[in-house]
Amino acid sequence: MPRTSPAAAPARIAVIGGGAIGGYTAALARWAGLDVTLCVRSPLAGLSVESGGEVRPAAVRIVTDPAQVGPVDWVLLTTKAQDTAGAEGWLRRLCGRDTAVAVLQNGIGQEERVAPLVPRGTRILPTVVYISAERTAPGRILHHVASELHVPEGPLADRFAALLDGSGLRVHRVPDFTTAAWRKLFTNLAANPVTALLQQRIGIFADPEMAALTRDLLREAAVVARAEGADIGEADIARTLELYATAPRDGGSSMLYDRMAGRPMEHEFLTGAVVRAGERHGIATPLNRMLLTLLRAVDRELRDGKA
Ligand SMILES: NC(=O)C1=CN([C@@H]2O[C@H](COP(=O)(O)OP(=O)(O)OC[C@H]3O[C@@H](n4cnc5c(N)ncnc54)[C@H](OP(=O)(O)O)[C@@H]3O)[C@@H](O)[C@H]2O)C=CC1
Ligand SMILES: CC(C)(CO)C(=O)C(=O)O
Repeated sequence: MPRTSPAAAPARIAVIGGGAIGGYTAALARWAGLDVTLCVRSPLAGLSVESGGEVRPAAVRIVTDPAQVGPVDWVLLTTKAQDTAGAEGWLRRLCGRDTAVAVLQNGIGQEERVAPLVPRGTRILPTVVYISAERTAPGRILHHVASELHVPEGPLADRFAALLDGSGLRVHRVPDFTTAAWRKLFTNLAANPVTALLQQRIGIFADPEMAALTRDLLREAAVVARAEGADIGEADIARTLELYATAPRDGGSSMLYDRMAGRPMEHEFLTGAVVRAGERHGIATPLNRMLLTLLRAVDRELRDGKA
């Protein structure tokens, strides 16, 4: 009689953070048949995702205490950058000898932020996120558009792509990750500060004056990006303007959602990263610096519970 081998156990994934990106990626991974644990800070009764007008629940395991978890195959870290260190308790429990950690955060320096928080030798995959999603209530995610992740090419990227194959999350392996990370940062440098400061949605970029301001902001940042080794030029600026012009008008930005919910914002890791890199290279960034000053003022109020 032929012997049938038992089906391989699904890969074990832990997603840290049950917000927009964590909730969306956890749901897609679960629907693709992976064993998903969602590690959250604030308790959640469940997880569901609305996309294209359809709401679908995702049966993930939800845990609130690092003591409830052990080593997994993959960790997807999806906290805001300013909350990275706060996730150390989870990372220490979830990382075993063979665990890899994908850091799904905007900005640059994802790997450097996480390296001190995981056991020495843990493989870290910095991940650029092209997804627009919004947490509309605890455990309720509204997917606006796009489902792409960009990672530096290599064996770890191959494993990540194989893990998510068939999930609907498309993994692009890129040869020049520095450029990929700055290219994504460019999409955030106007959208996130402007929507958060004005408390308006992406449709605001249809205004030609707003498009002109975006161009000036990005030209300033492009000088810094090139000094940092990124291959960024006018084509990237045009691409960003095109992205804003074609994005769903009622979409927002992760920084707008934080402001609306009274949460601390991620400005130091986006606009702040450009201003600080500019300082290191002796490059003036007056427009980005002005936005940073305004964002810091709003963030102070948010932290005091007033904005
Ligand atoms: N939303 C978007 O469209 C996009 C976001 N990004 C980037 O992705 C990253 C995640 O953003 P987003 O999902 O929007 O952010 P959210 O604020 O929606 O989600 C972040 C989640 O992390 C949780 N968290 C924070 N600290 C911990 C901790 N110690 N343990 C467990 N959970 C924790 C928060 O918990 P709590 O519920 O308690 O606040 C929150 O649920 C950011 O870097 C963002 O810039 C990139 C592309 C698009
Ligand atoms: C604005 C967006 C969706 C990319 O343009 C983003 O990355 C964010 O919301 O932080």
